[in-house]
Amino acid sequence: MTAFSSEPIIQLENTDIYQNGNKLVLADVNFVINKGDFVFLIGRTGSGKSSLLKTLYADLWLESGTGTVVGYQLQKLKQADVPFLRRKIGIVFQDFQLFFDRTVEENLEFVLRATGWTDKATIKNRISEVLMQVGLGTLQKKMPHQLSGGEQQRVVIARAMLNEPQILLADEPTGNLDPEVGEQIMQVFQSINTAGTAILMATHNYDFLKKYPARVLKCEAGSVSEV
Ligand SMILES: Nc1ncnc2c1ncn2[C@@H]1O[C@H](COP(=O)(O)OP(=O)(O)OP(=O)(O)O)[C@@H](O)[C@H]1O
Repeated sequence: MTAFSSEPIIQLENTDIYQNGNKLVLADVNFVINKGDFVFLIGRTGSGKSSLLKTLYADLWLESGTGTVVGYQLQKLKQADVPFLRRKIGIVFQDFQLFFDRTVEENLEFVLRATGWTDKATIKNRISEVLMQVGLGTLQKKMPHQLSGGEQQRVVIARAMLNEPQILLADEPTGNLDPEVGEQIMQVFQSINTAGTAILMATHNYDFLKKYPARVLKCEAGSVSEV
């Protein structure tokens, strides 16, 4: 193992997480996620899972303590840094929907162009690669409404992988899917993780915890602990 492989991708120390700048949701949060880790984030509704994830991608500002995410120090972060931080993490969230008036390919191309890609052939290749990675090799020309819920979620995962993130943050990525389809999505995350990308996944699905043993962080009573 090289020294680099144990380099933290996420490190929170004595971090307090607030909503609206004044509602303390989680106090004194401390954990590290290293390259290639798979970590489940569990806890009841309202326990702070989404608030924690939002802090990591700078949708909520870090107000106290220190946090490092893909090399950025959250306590020193400026608004102008946010897009660059987000380029290095992949986000799979309910509120990051696909554009329904664009094909799968156009949805993915939009993100690549917005993040500085210009060469048509390189863009085409990268889109093919990420769609293969999520098991959707042939759906480039489809509109999102022509896809099943599970297929749409795969496109969202493919989109999150476009810029080769060091970590994927996923908030209930199987929440709206049938159990069988949710299981397939879980397997997509597993294969992405095996290929080297760390995953932090909030879930209510305790079957996954049994079936896919991994680290578990639990939000409970205003704090986060490793289970
Ligand atoms: N925009 C907001 N403004 C104020 N308070 C909020 C806001 N969003 C969430 N909260 C509050 O922060 C706390 C944590 O909510 P959060 O959404 O992080 O929990 P969660 O564990 O992700 O829940 P769920 O499993 O339902 O998604 C709750 O008390 C919630 O009411």
